[in-house]
Amino acid sequence: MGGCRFDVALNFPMDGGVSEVLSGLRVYSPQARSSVRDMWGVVRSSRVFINAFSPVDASLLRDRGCLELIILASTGYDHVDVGAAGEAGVCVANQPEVITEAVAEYVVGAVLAALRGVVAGHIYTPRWAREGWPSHISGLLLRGRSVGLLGAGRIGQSVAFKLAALGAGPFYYYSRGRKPALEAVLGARRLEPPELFSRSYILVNSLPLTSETRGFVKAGLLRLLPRGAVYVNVGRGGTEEPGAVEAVASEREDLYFVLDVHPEEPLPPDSGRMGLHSSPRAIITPHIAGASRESMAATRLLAAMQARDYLERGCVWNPVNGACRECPSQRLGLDEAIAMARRLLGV
Ligand SMILES: NC(=O)C1=CN([C@@H]2O[C@H](COP(=O)(O)OP(=O)(O)OC[C@H]3O[C@@H](n4cnc5c(N)ncnc54)[C@H](O)[C@@H]3O)[C@@H](O)[C@H]2O)C=CC1
Ligand SMILES: O=CC(=O)O
Repeated sequence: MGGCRFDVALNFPMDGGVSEVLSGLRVYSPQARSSVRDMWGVVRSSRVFINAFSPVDASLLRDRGCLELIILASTGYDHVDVGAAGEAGVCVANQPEVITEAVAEYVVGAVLAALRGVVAGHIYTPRWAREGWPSHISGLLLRGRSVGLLGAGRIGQSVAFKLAALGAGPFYYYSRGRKPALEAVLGARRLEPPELFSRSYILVNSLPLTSETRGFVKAGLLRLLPRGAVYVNVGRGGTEEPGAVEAVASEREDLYFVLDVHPEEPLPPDSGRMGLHSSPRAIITPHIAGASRESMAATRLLAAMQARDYLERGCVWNPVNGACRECPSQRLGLDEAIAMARRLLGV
C-alpha cells in the first residue's frame, strides 16, 4: 500500500524486543502511551495498529484510511467496537494466550488466600501477642470444594484445571455453549445461573463484557451463594449489576469477595467498593490479574510478531471479527513466549 505512511503504528513506546521484531518496517511509536483518538491521524495512515487498552469507537472507524488490522495488547475487546470495525473492513485480533495463564494463576492464588485466611491473618497479626488468634481466621480447605464457572472460555477452563489439580471439585459451569473438555476430563456439569450460584462454593466470573452480559450478576444471584462461598470477578466489572456486590457484602458477612475488575476503573477513592477494601473478607486489586510482568512483555512481543506476520502472509492469529483470514499456524508456544519475555525483562 504505497499511500500509507507507516506499516505499523503503536500507541505505546517500543521496548528493545518489540523494536527488534519490527526492524526494517516503517513504524510509528510515541514517547508516552497515547489515546487512539489523539493519534488517529497516524493510525489511519498505517496498515496495522497495535493498541494498548485505548477505546476505539465507530466514529473513528468510519474514517479508516489505510488501516487494515487492529491488534490488541489485551484479551478483552469491550473497549473496541469490533462490529463497526468489521463493517469498515478492519480486522481486530486479541492476545489471549499468556494473559490467560496469568489470570488463572491469580485466581488460584486469591482463592487460596481467601479460603486459608492469608489476608485476614495478615491483618490480625499485630493483635496476636495480646489476643492470640480467633479460630475462624485460619480458614477452610480448598480440597473437595465445589467450583462454578460463570463463563467457561480460556480463562474459566484454565482456572478449573488448575483448581482440579489442587483437589477442588465438583465443577459446574455456565456459558453460551457446551464445553466438552470440561465435561469429559473434570465431569463438569452445565447449569443455569441460579443453580450454578447455589451449588458453587467458589464462583469464578470470567465473562466478557457485551450487551448481553452487562449487569448479568444481580444481587439476587449473589444471595444464592452457599454459606462461606468465595465470589471472584476477573472478567469485567460491568458484568455485575451496579451496587450488587456492595449490597450483598453488607448483608452476608459469611461471603468472601475477590474483585480484580470494577464498575469504574481506576476505582475512585470515594467509590462504594472502597468500603470493602479494608474488610478481612475481601481482596480488591487494581485490574492486575492478567498483568504479570511476563504476560505484559510477551503480549507486546506477540502483537509485534503478529503485525509482521500479517504484513508478510496476510493472515491473523486470533481474529475476533470476520474481517480477515485466520493463519493456519501460529508462531510461538506459551512456554517459548514466557521464556522470551523473561530474557527481555532479565527476571
Ligand atoms: N482481569 C484481567 O486482568 C483480565 C480479564 N479478562 C477478561 O476475561 C474475559 C474472558 O476471557 P477469555 O476466557 O479469554 O474469553 P473466551 O472468549 O475464551 O471465553 C468467554 C466465555 O464467556 C462465555 N460467554 C460470553 N457471553 C456469554 C453470554 N451472553 N452468556 C453466557 N456465556 C457467555 C463464552 O461462552 C465463553 O465460555 C475477557 O473478555 C476479559 O474481559 C481477560 C484477561 C485479563
Ligand atoms: O483485562 C485485561 C485483558 O487483557 O482483557
